[in-house]
Amino acid sequence: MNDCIYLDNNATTRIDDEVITAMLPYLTTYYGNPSSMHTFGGQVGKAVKEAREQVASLLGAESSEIVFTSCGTEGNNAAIHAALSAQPDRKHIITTEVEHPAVLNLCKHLEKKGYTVTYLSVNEKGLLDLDELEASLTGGTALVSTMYANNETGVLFPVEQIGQMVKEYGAIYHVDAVQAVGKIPLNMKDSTIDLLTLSGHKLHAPKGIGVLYVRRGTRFRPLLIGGHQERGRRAGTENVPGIIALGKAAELAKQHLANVDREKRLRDRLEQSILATIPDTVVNGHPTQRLPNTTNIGFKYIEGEAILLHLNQYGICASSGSACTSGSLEPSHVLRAMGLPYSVLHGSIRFSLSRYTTDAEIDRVLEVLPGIIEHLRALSPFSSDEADWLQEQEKAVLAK
Ligand SMILES: Cc1ncc(COP(=O)(O)O)c(C=O)c1O
Ligand code: FES
Repeated sequence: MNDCIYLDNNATTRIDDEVITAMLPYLTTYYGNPSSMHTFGGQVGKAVKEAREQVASLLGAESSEIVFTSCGTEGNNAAIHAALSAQPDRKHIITTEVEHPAVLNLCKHLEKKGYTVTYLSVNEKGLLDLDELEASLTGGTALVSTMYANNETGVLFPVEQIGQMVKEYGAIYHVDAVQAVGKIPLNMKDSTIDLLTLSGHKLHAPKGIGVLYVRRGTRFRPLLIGGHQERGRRAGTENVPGIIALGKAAELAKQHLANVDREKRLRDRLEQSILATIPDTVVNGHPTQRLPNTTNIGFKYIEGEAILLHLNQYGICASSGSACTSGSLEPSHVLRAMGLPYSVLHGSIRFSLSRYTTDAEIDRVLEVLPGIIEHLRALSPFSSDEADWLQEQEKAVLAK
């Protein structure tokens, strides 16, 4: 299955060959501990320093602001923990209804521990209402945590505008940028963001490595307490091969940002052809305030899972919802928060492209997809009338 058409890059990405070449010696020859006094370890420490600079350069940050972690989930947990324990008198958190479970479920857990959490709503395009944010901020707000780009729809939040509002209340601003890094340019130098999370496996590095950016001067308490690694901000012997890999991946991502238009053109062609050739299809999320590689399309009156299984038979990988919640058969919390109708909620598919995606691959999807949808609609018990009826039923249940 190595020759599959991989359009699930928001779930994870292929490791770049150059990244593998860069990391391999650190799994074999250079196995020293970067903290060791001897030259053998010291040379590894030097490579880690270079990787830190590569990541800093992609973010427009200083290398001292880069803390290596094990993944995006750890980065989000560490950021939220850091912000809350540095301000024990503030017990209020603001986040959004469409965050990744790594933030949402942690916030739900914190509610049980005595914190108050505001979950900001989104409109049908997946956008926030900044007036709602303004009305929610108080002097007791410790932290605002929002994503940069949504993993399911690609919708971008106006992080700098949000950050400015957050600063007025003296709160800490954390951004989950796991889906944004490498896809859109970031510059932390002129930013209002205090803490920012990224994950290596979303930008062609391996799984098990991530970064938490910590703005210089930000109040911070580590989540993992132990040794002095990462300047005391994340204890534990470093995942050296992962760090070297992420450094290389960051360097390549920076180069790639100049060519991201190619990916966007392919995404737009896929999206527009689907809308033009398959009836009853809609794009979920804002049409332009969006990542260049992502499209989330609703195929009304059929099940997303059924479409995915059929695509899979042609070796085409896409997804519905996020990989973390698939298998639950619950419709996506993101699309639900957008208030999409029942018929769209259950029949939505995410295609996410990468720099490896080719024109021929998009052609192939466009060749097989109309037939799949026609076939499934012929089998579907939901005529549009019945789907509307179901939606009314669902509303009635929710209202109870
Ligand atoms: C927006 C977002 N945040 C966090 C994560 C979690 O990252 P990781 O898989 O590295 O823990 C993901 C990955 O799916 C994501 O899309
Ligand atoms: S039953 Fe398939 S998504 Fe709802």
